[in-house]
Parts: sequence; structure tokens; C-alpha cells
Amino acid sequence: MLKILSGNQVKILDLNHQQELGISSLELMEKSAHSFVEWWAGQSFQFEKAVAIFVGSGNNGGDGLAIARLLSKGGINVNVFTCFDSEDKLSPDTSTNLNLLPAGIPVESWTLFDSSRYSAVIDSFLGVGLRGELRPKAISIIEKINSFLGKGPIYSVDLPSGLPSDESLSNLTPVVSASFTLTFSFPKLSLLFPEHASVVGELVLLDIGIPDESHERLEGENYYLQKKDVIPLHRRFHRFSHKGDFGKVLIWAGQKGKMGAAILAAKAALRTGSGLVTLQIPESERQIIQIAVPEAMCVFDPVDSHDFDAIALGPGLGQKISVEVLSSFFTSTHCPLVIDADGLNLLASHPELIAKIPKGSILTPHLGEFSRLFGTTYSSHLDRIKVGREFCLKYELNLVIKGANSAICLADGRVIFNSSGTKHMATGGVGDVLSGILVSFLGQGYSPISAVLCGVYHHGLAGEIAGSDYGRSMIATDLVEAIPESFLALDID
Ligand SMILES: NC(=O)C1=CN([C@@H]2O[C@H](COP(=O)(O)OP(=O)(O)OC[C@H]3O[C@@H](n4cnc5c(N)ncnc54)[C@H](O)[C@@H]3O)[C@@H](O)[C@H]2O)[C@@H](O)CC1
Ligand SMILES: Nc1ncnc2c1ncn2[C@@H]1O[C@H](COP(=O)(O)OP(=O)(O)O)[C@@H](O)[C@H]1O
Ligand SMILES: [K+]
Repeated sequence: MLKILSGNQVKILDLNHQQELGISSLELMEKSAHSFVEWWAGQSFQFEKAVAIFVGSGNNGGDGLAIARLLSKGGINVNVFTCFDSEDKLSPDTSTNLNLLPAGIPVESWTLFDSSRYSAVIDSFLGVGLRGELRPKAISIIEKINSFLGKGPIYSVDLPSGLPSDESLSNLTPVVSASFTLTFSFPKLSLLFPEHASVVGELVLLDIGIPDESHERLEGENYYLQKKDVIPLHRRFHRFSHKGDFGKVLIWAGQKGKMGAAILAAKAALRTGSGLVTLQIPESERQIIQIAVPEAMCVFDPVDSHDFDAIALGPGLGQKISVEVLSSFFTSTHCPLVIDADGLNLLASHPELIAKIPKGSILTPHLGEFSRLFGTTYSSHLDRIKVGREFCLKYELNLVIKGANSAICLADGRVIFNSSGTKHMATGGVGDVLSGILVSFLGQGYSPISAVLCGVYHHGLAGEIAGSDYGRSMIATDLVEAIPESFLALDID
């Protein structure tokens, strides 16, 4: 898995890589610029006017200068705007790239940028080298870049200029508001925070050839989960596999008026491969389940949890369950649980029960449920992750802080950010589908860590697949129906 390093570690990572391959920092900068231009070529952009490229004096600016040269070579009309004065010291590679610019490319001061004359802007002003408070001139430059907002796309190189790589931004700080952020080698931590969504825009990870193992040698507990990581975590079944191998799961969900949550979770569990799915529901609601999900069985009274390989608790459940019932359920259950929605709200009201939850269980709060569970509203995702991580280490539980790039805090202290998913998943019932997928993997004998990583990744991938068909019209049922394709995409049978 790709380790997410801090901005300060980038130089060490790059240096180690350069030494291993025997390449110079200039060659690595060239690779970065090539990866940007290759992505650009794949987008088939049609721009009527020129592309403006803002370049700073550091290596982020050097990337921009190399990009300007390569785009111009590819026939694109570019104009460079320097964010430094003649007396400013440039980084050596930036200076070299400035000298390598073909004579035909106009190079002007940032102050002369007229937003009406360009079709697109590339922001190569500041990257991971930003230190401390922005200086006044940098604020003016960022405002100048943002004067282009609404006139065309802004592509930020590595980071939107002004955004610190590892921290939550204070509201007062100006930052370039990118349409796309194209980040090198690994997503900088701050690019994954929900509070930065409006300045990061669409996030694109560009590979510059530094292998995951090189990241692993450096300190850090944050990771980025990608397709290649989840493929080997899957269990493989064989010719003689029987339905018992695929697990027996119980989903304790639903109440009058909220049976849809139970249906979605049950269908998701079946589509993920569960052998047997039983729903614990109010008896009055049995008919809707038997019609909507004939493959599922129903029980109406508390069951012996030993009969199941995994149990999900919460979707549409309501909060009428007594502390005593919940407490004795936790104490008598030994299989891992998935706890979502009202299951989490019950825990928020009775935090003394948390210590009784079976170890390895998976809790899946969205940001609102997270605030309720931890009793505070967090504005900084960094704080949220810190608290979540400590909680998981203390109670030996796994936590999925849901949203774009869901943050998975594991019982072993790692925090893993998911790469799959789409904005079209922000629709009712999608969280219930996740509960069904997770309980299914647990029931199939996946370790809690494998289950949570595979489950969150598949859920996002199925969302992408359904989203590409339905766009903003996508509903949770479409996501369930896309689960089979998410397995095909990973070549898992
Ligand atoms: N070998 C490398 O280091 C590589 C770096 N790359 C690029 O280089 C970037 C990092 O380069 P650098 O370390 O030179 O840093 P940056 O270019 O990100 O930032 C340094 C610049 O920021 C200015 N600055 C810092 N703090 C400021 C503040 N508070 N207010 C105003 N200006 C401030 C400095 O004066 C300097 O001009 C990465 O983000 C990436 O884009 C890539 O080319 C890959 C290789
Ligand atoms: N903008 C987004 N990008 C990616 N995934 C998203 C986005 N918004 C929501 N999701 C995912 O959709 C799911 C929504 O879950 P939840 O908020 O519990 O919904 P509900 O309670 O309606 O079922 C989560 O898994 C979350 O990660
Ligand atoms: K930048």
C-alpha cells in the first residue's frame, strides 16, 4: 500500500530514489512534467485561447516551466507568468528549466496577467515547500490566479498553491481554488480532507516511477488504498466450495417505515457473495422483506449469535433497543460486527457499551455520526483522524470515517484513505449498502482488516461504475447492482 508521507519527507523520498536509479533531481523534475503532460494529452482538451502558467521560484515552479516547454512542443499555445523578481534566487533546477524555455514562449510578470485572454491556467506557484504564513506578495499572486475563477479550468501542480501539505487550512488563508489538482507520487494528506474539497477540485494522482517500497522506508501511519492493494486480500474459492464457505450473516436492521435500509443491506450482502443472509426485523414488516429479497430469511426475536459468522447492526434500526439488550448482545457475541447508523447513535447515547463490542468489529460513522459518537463537532479532519486512530488502538476496533476518500482507522494504528468513489454516491441508502458489503466479507472469513479494506474499496468502485451509467440520477439500488461488475473489474470470481 502506498504510504502517504509528509511534505517534509518528499525531499528525502526524491533523493533516495535519485540515488537508487542514478538520476538527477532535474531528471526527476522532467519525469514529473512528462506525467502531467501525458495526463493532459489524454484529456483531449480543446482550448481557443492560450494556457497561462504561473511559476514560482522553487521546484514547483520548475515543474511548471518544464510543463510549459513540453506543452509548447506539443503545439499548445502557452504563456508563462513568473511569480518571482529578477533578484530572487531560483532553485537550481528551476533556473535550468527557465533557461531551457524556447524563445517563442512569452514570459511576463504575474502582475500582467489578464484573465480574459486565457482558456486555462496552470498553477505551479507553490507546492510542498510552503512554510509558515503566506507572505503578502504570495497572497496577491494567489488572488491573481483566482481572478480566473469562472472563466476556465485551473490545474494545480502537486498542491493548490497556498494549501499546506499536511494540515487543515485556517478559514482566513487564501488558496488557489483548483478545478483539478495533479499530485505527484502520492496524494498529499491535506488533499484528502473534506474541508479542502472546494480548493482541491478533482484529484489526480500522477505516477513518477517511485515505487511504493521507497515510501515504506520512511516513517508514517497514513496510507492510500488502491485497486492493486485489494486484489490479493480477496479469498479465493474453489470447485468444491459450498454455501457454508461463503458465510452465514445476520443483519439486525429496519423498523416500520425504514425497511428500505434492511433491504439494501441484505441485497448488498448477497451480491457480495454471502451464502446465507438472515434479517432480524420486526415481525409486522416481514412481507416487504420476503417480497423484496426472497433470498433472505427473517427472524423476529433475538437469536443465538453463535449461529452466525458475522453480524451487522444498525441500518434503519431506530433507537428503541434498551441498554440491557444491547449490552448482553455485545457480551454474548464473539463474531465481528459491523455497526452503522442507529447502532452508532445508540453507542453515542451509551458510550459505556463501547468496551463490550467484540474486538475487530467495524464501525462506519459518517461525519455527523462521528461527531455524535465522539461528543464534539470537528472542523479539522486531521483532529478527527487523530481521535479516531486513538479510539481504534484503545478498543481494538476498526472505524470507517465515511465520505469522499473515506478514512479507515485500523485497530493496528494505520489510517488508510480510500481512492475509489464518486460524488454521485452522496445519496440516501448508500451507507446501508456498505454495511451489507462489509458484513458479507466478514462472514466469508476475511479478517476484519481485509474485510474493511476490500469492502470500502468495492463499495466506492461499484459507486464509480453505477455513477458512470447514471450520473447524478444514481440511487443506492444502482450501486448494489454494480457490485458484480466491481468484482469483474478486479478479476475476482
Ligand atoms: N526533487 C524534488 O524536490 C522534486 C520536486 N518536485 C516539485 O517540487 C515541489 C517542492 O519544491 P520546493 O521544495 O522547491 O518547494 P516549492 O516550490 O513548493 O516552494 C518553495 C517556494 O515557496 C516559497 N515559499 C515558501 N513558504 C512561503 C510562504 N509562507 N509565503 C510565500 N512564499 C513561500 C519559497 O520562497 C520558494 O519560492 C513539489 O511540490 C513538486 O511540485 C517535483 O518536480 C518532483 C521532484
Ligand atoms: N462525495 C462522495 N464521494 C465519494 N463517496 C461518497 C461521497 N459522499 C458519500 N460517499 C459515500 O457514500 C456513503 C454514504 O453513507 P451514509 O452517509 O451513511 O449514507 P446513508 O445513511 O444515506 O446510507 C459512504 O460510504 C460515503 O463514503
Ligand atoms: K501548485
